[in-house]
Amino acid sequence: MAPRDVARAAGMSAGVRALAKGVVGTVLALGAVLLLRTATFPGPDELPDWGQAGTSRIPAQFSETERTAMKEALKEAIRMPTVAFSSENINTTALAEFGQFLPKVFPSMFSTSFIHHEVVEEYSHLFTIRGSNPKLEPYMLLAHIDVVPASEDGWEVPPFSGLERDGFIYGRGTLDNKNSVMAILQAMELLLRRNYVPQRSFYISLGHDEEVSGKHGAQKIAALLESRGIRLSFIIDEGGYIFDSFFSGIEKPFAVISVSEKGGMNLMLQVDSAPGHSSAPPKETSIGILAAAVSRLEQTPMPNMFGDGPEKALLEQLAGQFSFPLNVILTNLWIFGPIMKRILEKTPVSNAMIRTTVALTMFNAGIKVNVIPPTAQATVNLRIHPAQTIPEVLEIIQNIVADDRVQYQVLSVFNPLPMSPYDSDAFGYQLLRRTIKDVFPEVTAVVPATCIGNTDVRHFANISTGLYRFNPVILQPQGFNSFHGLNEKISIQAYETQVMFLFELIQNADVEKVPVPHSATHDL
Ligand SMILES: CCCCCCCC/C=C\CCCCCCCC(=O)N[C@@H](CCCCN)C(=O)O
Ligand SMILES: [Zn+2]
Ligand SMILES: [Zn+2]
Repeated sequence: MAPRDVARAAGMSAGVRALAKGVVGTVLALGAVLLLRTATFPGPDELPDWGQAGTSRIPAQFSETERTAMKEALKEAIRMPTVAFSSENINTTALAEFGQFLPKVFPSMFSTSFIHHEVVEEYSHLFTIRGSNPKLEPYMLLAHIDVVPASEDGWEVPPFSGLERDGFIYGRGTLDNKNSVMAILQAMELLLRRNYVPQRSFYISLGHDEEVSGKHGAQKIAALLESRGIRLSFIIDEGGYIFDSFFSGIEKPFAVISVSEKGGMNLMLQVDSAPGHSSAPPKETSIGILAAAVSRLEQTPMPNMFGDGPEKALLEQLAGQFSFPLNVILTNLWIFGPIMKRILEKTPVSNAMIRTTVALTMFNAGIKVNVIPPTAQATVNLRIHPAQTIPEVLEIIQNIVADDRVQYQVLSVFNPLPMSPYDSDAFGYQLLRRTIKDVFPEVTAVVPATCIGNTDVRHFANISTGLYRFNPVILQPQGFNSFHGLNEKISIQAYETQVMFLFELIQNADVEKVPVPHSATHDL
């Protein structure tokens, strides 16, 4: 997926407003005769306090020396170019160096009696942290060490320099995802140095090939845990963020926890035809036939599945953040659902949330300028909406192409992920929600979503039903554009906040049940 598309969603507000103007007359007219619900949600103060689990809480206060050390450690991590180009081509030298670096910066993680460290498939790392209360089901914090490639072109500083400038650390991996790798270990290291012993056991899993498949890292770790009969209460990975200034109708930042994830398919389409002299071309060549076929795919959107995923809950729970008339529209999707369904199609990110997407990503054909091409091949990358199945999608594709001369080959495929619970009993979701409230008081809504990209947590579906994707980082459109793009950077303050969030979350997990208000699925 192209994360930068999210930034384009900023333009959605204009489209939404234009369409909203069109419906406002209808709203007012209908409002006279219908009793429309308006958004009323509990404020942050209405959330009950944490119950303390019998131990004293360690305050998230870090000394100047610790703060300097944590930012220097992140810079050093960025300087190791742990680039994954493909499953077969990963910078294993940098990954090995990274493995040697970890015990140097996080010595307590490697010398504490209740922590066990394992290297999986040479470059991935699994830490088992044994809690004092075996009755509490363990959980996992997940991140990945590998990064996507970055050339120096267009960067303000070299992408693997880890340079600090104007309060930011620059470099590939500062947001995706060495910030999480380092913040998780950093938070636990700081807790250990304060003699913390968790009550709830947990795992820290650091994969080394997420950007190319996760099959050697996360997938192997998941298989290892499954073979040991381990079940996890919940797992937290990347893939949800705190969005700020993305929509002009919403002034305050809101947190998105992805509770599901689209499936994926790489499908190759091929047309073969007889080669020959280009001076006497046939009416159609393999290139022309295939180009027409993929053009039909591009022009014919897959069905709009709005209402069958968490998108509806997302909008309903965001309603209170908008002003009139959007707040009324979003609170009354029972009547305005069909209009929203169309509005959401207007921008790439919201469109990706409501349907299976088809991206034409590769096209290969032709062998010489004056030879009729014997073969044309195109590869399309599909992201499958959780309400659809792989066979359904394949059938729709074939019906759209509607040409027997086109052959299909599924190069790789996986199902959409099931929806993880986000009700008041969902421990992992409520733990995140509560910790967001504690650490980001400016965030007034926490909403569920489908992750439109793929993450390593999908490999763990056999050992947990609570798969959540959330990074405690506030992203503005420019920051989102830098994922896999130019000038990826994190402010030192944002990184410290991420460490603080994990420091709090690990301690918050030491309860049997997270206290939640009645309207637990609504905003804070
Ligand atoms: C009305 C407000 C709506 C805001 C909703 C935003 C929803 C945001 C959901 C997800 C954010 C995107 C997070 C993307 C993480 C993607 C990580 C990634 O790039 N993964 C790769 C994995 C490649 C593995 C090899 N096949 C990918 O997806 O391509
Ligand atoms: Zn990532
Ligand atoms: Zn990535």
